[in-house]
Amino acid sequence: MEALKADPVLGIDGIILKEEPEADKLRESQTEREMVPPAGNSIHRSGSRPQLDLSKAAIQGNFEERDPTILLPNQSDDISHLALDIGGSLIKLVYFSRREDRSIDDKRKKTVKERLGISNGNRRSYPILGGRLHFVKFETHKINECLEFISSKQLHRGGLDSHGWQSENPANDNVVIKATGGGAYKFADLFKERLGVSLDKEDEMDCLVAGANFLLKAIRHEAFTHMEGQKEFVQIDQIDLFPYLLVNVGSGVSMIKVDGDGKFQRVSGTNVGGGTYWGLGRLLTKCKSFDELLELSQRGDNRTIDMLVGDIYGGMDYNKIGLSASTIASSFGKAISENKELEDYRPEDISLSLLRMISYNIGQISYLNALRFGLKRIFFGGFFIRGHAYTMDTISFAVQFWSKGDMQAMFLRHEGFLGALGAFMSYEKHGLDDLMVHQLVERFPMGAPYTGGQIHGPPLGDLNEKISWMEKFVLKGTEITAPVPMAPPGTTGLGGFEVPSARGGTLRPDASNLNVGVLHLVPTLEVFPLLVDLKKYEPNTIDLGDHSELEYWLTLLSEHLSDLVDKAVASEGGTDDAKRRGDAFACAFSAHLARLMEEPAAYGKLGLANLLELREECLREFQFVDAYRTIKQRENEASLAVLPDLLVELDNMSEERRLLTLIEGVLAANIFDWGSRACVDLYHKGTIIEIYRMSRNKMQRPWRVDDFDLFKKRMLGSGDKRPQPHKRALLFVDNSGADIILGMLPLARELLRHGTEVVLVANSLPALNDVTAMELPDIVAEAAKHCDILRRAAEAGGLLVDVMVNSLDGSKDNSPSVPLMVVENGCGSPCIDLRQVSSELAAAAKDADLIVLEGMGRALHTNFNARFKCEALKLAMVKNQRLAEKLIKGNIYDCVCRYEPAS
Ligand SMILES: Nc1ncnc2c1ncn2[C@@H]1O[C@H](COP(=O)(O)OP(=O)(O)O)[C@@H](O)[C@H]1O
Ligand SMILES: CC(C)(COP(=O)(O)O)[C@@H](O)C(=O)NCCC(=O)O
Ligand SMILES: [Mn+2]
Repeated sequence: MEALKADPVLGIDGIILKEEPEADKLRESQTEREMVPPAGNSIHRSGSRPQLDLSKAAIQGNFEERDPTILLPNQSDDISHLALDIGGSLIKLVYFSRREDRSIDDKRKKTVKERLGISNGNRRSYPILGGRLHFVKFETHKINECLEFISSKQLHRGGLDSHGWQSENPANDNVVIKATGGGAYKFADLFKERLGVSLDKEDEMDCLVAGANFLLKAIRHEAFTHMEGQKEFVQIDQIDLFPYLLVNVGSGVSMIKVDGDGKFQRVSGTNVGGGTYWGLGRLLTKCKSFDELLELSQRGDNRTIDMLVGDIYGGMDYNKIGLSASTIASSFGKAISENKELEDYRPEDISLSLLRMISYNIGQISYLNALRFGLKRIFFGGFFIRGHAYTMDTISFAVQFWSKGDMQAMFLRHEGFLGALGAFMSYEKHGLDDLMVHQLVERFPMGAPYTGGQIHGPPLGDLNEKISWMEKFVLKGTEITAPVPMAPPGTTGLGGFEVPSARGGTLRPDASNLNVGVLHLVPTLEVFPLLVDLKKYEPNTIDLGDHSELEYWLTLLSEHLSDLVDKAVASEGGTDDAKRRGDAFACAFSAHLARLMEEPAAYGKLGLANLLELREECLREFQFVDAYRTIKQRENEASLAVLPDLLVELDNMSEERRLLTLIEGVLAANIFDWGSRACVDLYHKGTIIEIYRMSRNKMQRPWRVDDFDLFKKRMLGSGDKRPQPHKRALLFVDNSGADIILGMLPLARELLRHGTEVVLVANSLPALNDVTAMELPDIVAEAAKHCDILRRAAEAGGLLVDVMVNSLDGSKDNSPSVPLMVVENGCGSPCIDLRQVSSELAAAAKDADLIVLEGMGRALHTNFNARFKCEALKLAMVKNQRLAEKLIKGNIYDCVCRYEPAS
């Protein structure tokens, strides 16, 4: 790229990327046109109860609308709604919290909506569904804890009235709460007395089925198999869901044949269930808790107490009927022939023997019932399962053994919450059952690795309390602050009847809750309509199921952490508050990493995109709004300063040469990536100019993946024939600074010049140094000051509504331009899962015939293998050696230019 070698673009010499702790200064210099909203760096310390603040309430939008949205600008607390399942052993709570949408006045949005023809007409405005579903449980005999929890969170204040959700209303003493399970009858008076609420009883079976159907339809990877220590998530095809057998293993066991929504029959059950294991186990072992009993089983040897085939047959197999010597012939049978008392048996052995007895029995009866009705699939729920590997393996083995492999046992991540969820669904008009998979996002909050997302006692009302919790955890030294070495994947030897399989390590306290996060309901999310085959779409390129791969990425993220904390703290002015939050963030994120190192599938199917998003979510949880804000700003300024010279150079080139230079420019500028360890090391060693030079030098073609000639042919044609320009291009942009300003904007400009409408697709929320949709209009406005093409297109796209720009080239050309627009993608991550994008992006995609995915996160980690209905250009510099070797058999700083015609 000679033109750029000794030219004004390189005049950026001297701008050093090494950061100095001058965040305060920079913050002060932020102008009114600040590109990011101010950080919430003051910690709200009020311990007050949630209150509905109606002051300054205003109707948003059209007053004539039947159900206009009412904005409550001063309402910050959650409004919650609750449903209960009060069982013989445990009380399960599902509650919904809704934060009022404090939408920001985004001038870009209105025009884009008009342009793209997005109206609110097709979106229901009532009831407003956006919010979060939380899952919590308590032991039934500790019902007081449960009542306190409800009361401290004021969950009983939000019920349902005849018009749908009723807002929190302390004066309303006639709140009705949906409840199922026997306790809904037994404890009705207690709830009335203590909380002043009436329990509206829902049928238990109805609820179990409604809960299971909802989960299986709406949650991706809700179901999984568990065989010989291996968990495998199963994507159930909705049209192929029914019929199935639902086995709910609570205190007792219910077996329900499910044929459809609300169509079911309880076909069997057994009184030998979770209550039997816990009750009998407690008597026999003197254990104080269920978990203690389960943990004992992990160190047990049931041969000391169970009568095996070999015990009867003098150590021989009973081959004729296919039973080996180690098969259990009679659970606890050995106890009859030995002259021993209870004290003579190890509690560990008793617990294991009991667990195997009950699990096999349930597996076998389930199989028989599935056989009765010709059902192939059996889903097991209920808290007896407790996400416990050995219990699941045992049940799975029984089903497989008796059915000779014909049937499969499956388990549910929300195992014990089916009834409570069903009760919640029985509220009318909340619209939960209309929700689709892509409208649900599961997140694991800070407490998840420590307490299973469950913190009893006073709720964590504000950030300060959250931080205090983190500090307490650290003080107690209960958790690891860096990932621990990983145990090899569970192996189970022979499995099944002969040798107990996956026993697991130490049981984490209440691990059953660890696997359930908070479900965010986001009705505005949609599937990206240009995906060829949604069923085959897998956003993640790298399979983290591979043990060494997972270890590599978890370790890398852990090593990045201290650097990130420094940035985050500096971005908030380096105050003591910020430092405290930074430490808490580091603890929380490390704990997540450690947890995932121990149990990779703890949070569902794990991909690299999830890990990178988890980091951003964790930052946001501790109110780090934009950790890279100062860096982004500095790089934007530096890049904008050299843009005019770059544009002049580009304009002096032939069309063919320019196209190549533009693509090279995108690839080279993608090096400015603060998420890559190698790049950050680089920035500490040099200036932009040196890095640019190095990057440019690497640009020699052929690139490691190089479809440029194909793309050029599509753009410019061959011979005299000029191809039809693209109608609309979606440019998924990546980083701030050079990446967007010297890379993607000039490419956008070229497309505009060809007569192609351009939509810049950017993050909704900050992630690393990625540019956000909110920041783009200002960047484009700055760039437009130097370029007529951009100016006219940005005006046409509604991006320059209040910016006056004089015609730069003096041309009187006022002919209408194709528009340049900006849409948000719906994410706050360096990667993008195209199954869940903003409705704005989905609308913009409808007329697009070219998409350009830029950067490692969006074009390599995710979507590298994605197939699109339109043409796709995937551009990225690989800034990680391992990925380069694995993905493109190349080296760090190699480039990818993959062009794919419409599939
Ligand atoms: N922390 C716990 N305390 C008591 N029992 C537990 C716990 N975790 C799991 N269990 C098991 O779960 C069973 C209860 O399961 P659940 O689905 O809640 O049924 P129920 O509605 O009958 O209470 C208990 O009998 C016990 O076997
Ligand atoms: C987070 C990123 C995907 C961002 O890359 P980008 O999309 O900005 O090109 C990338 O920096 C990354 O994979 N980083 C982790 C690997 C490493 O430090 O090498
Ligand atoms: Mn990026």
